[in-house]
Amino acid sequence: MTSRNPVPDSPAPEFSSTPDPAARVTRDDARSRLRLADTWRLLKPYWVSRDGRAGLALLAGVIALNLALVGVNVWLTNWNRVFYNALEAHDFPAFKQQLLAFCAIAAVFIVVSIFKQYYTMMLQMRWRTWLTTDFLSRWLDGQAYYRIEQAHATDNPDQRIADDLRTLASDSLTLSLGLLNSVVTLASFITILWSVSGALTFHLGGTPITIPGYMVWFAVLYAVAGSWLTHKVGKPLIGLSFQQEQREADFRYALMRLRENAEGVALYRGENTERAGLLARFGNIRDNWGWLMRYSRRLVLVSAGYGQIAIVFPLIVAAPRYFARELTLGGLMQISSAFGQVQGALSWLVDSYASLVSWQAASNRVLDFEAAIRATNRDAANADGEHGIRVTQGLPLGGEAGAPRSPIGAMARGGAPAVPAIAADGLVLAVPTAAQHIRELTLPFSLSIERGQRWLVTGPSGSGKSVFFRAMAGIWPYGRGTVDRPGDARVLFLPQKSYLPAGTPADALCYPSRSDAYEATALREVLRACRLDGLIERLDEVANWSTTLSPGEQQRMAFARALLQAPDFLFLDEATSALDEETEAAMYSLIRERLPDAALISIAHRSTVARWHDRYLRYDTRRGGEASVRTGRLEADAMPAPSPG
Ligand SMILES: Nc1ncnc2c1ncn2[C@@H]1O[C@H](COP(=O)(O)OP(=O)(O)OP(=O)(O)O)[C@@H](O)[C@H]1O
Repeated sequence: MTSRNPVPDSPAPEFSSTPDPAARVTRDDARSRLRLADTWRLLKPYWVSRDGRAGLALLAGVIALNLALVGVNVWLTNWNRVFYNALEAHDFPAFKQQLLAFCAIAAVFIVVSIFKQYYTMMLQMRWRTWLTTDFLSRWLDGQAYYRIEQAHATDNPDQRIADDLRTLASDSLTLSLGLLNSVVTLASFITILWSVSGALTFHLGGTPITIPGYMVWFAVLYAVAGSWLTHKVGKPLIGLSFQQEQREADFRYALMRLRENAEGVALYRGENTERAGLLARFGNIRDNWGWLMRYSRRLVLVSAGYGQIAIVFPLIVAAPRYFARELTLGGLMQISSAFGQVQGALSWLVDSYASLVSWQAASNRVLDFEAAIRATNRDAANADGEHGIRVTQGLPLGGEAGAPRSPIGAMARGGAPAVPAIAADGLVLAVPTAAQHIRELTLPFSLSIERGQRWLVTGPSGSGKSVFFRAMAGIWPYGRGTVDRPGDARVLFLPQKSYLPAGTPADALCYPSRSDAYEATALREVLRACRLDGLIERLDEVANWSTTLSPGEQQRMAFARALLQAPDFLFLDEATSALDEETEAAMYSLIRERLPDAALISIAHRSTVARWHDRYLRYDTRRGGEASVRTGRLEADAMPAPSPG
C-alpha cells in the first residue's frame, strides 16, 4: 500500500530545494528592513494616551528596579575583589564575613528581581491591552475588516492582532529595558574598569606607547567588532522571521477551516485531500524553517564564539600585568568581572539580536496591517460614485410625513430619493477579479425602495443579486454610482448563510445587540412564532449552535431575529431556501402581519415566494456578460419572466 503522505519519514531534509527566501525578501521589500522610525510611530501613542500615564508610572518603577539591579552588580564586583583577596591571604574570618555579605547581596538581588519581573509583566499586559483595543477598533471601525478580506489586502489579520501585538509590546519592553540596563551598566563599570585596568605600555619601533585604561579600549573594540559581525550575519533573519510567522498563520488558518467545515469534509471523505493541503502548507513552514536554521547557525556561530572568547579575553589581556606582579589575584578577578560587565553592556546588540529580529518582524507585520487598514479606509473615503460606490445619508424616516410617494424607480432631481428610502442612483455593480481589475456585473440602474414596499429580486445564479444586497447595505465598494440610506432607519439583512454568533440562542436572537436588550418573554414568543419551541427552554444554553441547528432551523432563527428587532427595511437573501413551502409561507405571513410598514426585499429562486411581493427587480444577463436590471409591478402569484431579449 502506498502512502499519500508527501512528507517522507526519512531523516530531516537538507531544505536545499527551495530558493533562498531571505535573498528575495531582503532584496525587494519592507518586510525585512529595520524600520525604527515607523516602529516608534507605532509604539509612541500608548505613552501619550490616558492609560499611558499609569504605564509611565509603572515604567518608572520598573526602571528604578532595573537600576537597583545594576547597583547590586556593582556591589557584587566590589565584593569579588575583597572575597578573592581574603582567599589569597588565607584570611578565614574575612572569608566568613564575605560569605555573609554575599547572602545580603543575593537576598537583595532576589527580591529586586522578583518585583522587576512582576511589574514588567504587568506593564506588558497594560500596553498590549491598549494596543489590542486600539487595533481592534481600527480593524472593526468603518468595516475595514470586511474590505480587507474582500480586497485580500493583507494576510491573517487575526495573527497580527493576537500574536504580533503581543510580541511588539513584550519585546519592546524587554529590549528597551535591556538597552537601558546596558547603558547604565556601562556607565557604572567603565570607570571601575578604567581605574583598575591601569595603563599598558608597549614599544612600537622603539617608541614607547602608553594606553591609559587599556582594558576599556579592548572591551570597546571587541564589542564593536562583534556587533558589526552579528548584524552582518543576522540581518536576513528579519525577513525570514516575517515569513515564518505568515506561514505559521496560514497553516493554523487551514486547520481552523477544516474544523469549521468538519461535516462537509467528512461527507465528501476529503481527508486525503485535506491532509495533502495541510502538509503542503506545513511544507512551506519547513522550507522557511530550513533557511531560518541556516542563518541562525551562522548567527549562533558568531554570538556563541563571541561569548566564549569573552570569558578568557580579559584574563589574556590583563595577564601581562598580573605576571609582572602589578596585580593581585583579587585585582585580576575584579578586572575580569568589570571587563565582563563593560563588554556585556557593549554587546547588547549581539546578545539581543535574535529577539531584535523577531521584534522587528512582528513590528513590520503590524505596520503592514496598519497600512492595509489605512489604504482600505482611504479607498472608502475616496469613493465618489465614479471610482467606487458612494454611500450617502438621505432623508431620515421622520421626514416622511406629507412627502409624495415616488413611483417605482423614480428619483427626485439630482438623484436623491423624494421620500425616505434606500435608493440606488446610476448604480453599476462590479466584482474584483485577478490583478486589481474589476468586472462589471450590471449596466447602470436606479431604484428607490420605500417602507411598506415588497420587492422580489430574481435572476440567474451568479448574476449579482447578493452583490446588490451588499451594495444596498453600504458595504460593497466595487462599482459606480450612489446608494442613499436614511440615517435613522433600522435595516436588517438576513444573508443566505445565517450568522449565529458563539454563545446562547438568546445571544443569536438579539445579535448585534446584547442578549439582555430584549425581555425574555419577547424572545420566547418569537421562538414560538417561528416554530422553534425546542429552544425556548434552552435560551441560555451555550453551545455551538451553528453546527447543532439544521439549516432550516437556523433560517427560522433568522426570522425570529427579524420579528424581534422589527427593522424598517428587511433584506432576505434566499432566507427560506432550506424551508418547506408550508413553513416558508408561515414565515412570510408572520412578517407581513407583524411588520406591515417594513420594506421587504427578498432574493429568491422559488416561485412560491412571489405571492408575498408586489414589485420585482429582475436581472437579465446579456451577451456581453453585464446584466440589465428591470423593475416593475408584480402580478399576484407571478414570478417575473426573463425578458425575451
Ligand atoms: N468577494 C467577491 N470577490 C470576487 N467576486 C465575487 C465576490 N462576491 C461575489 N463575487 C462574484 O460576483 C458574482 C455575483 O455573485 P452573487 O453572489 O451576487 O450572485 P447571486 O446572483 O447572488 O448568485 P446566487 O443566485 O447563486 O446566489 C459571482 O460571479 C461571484 O463569483
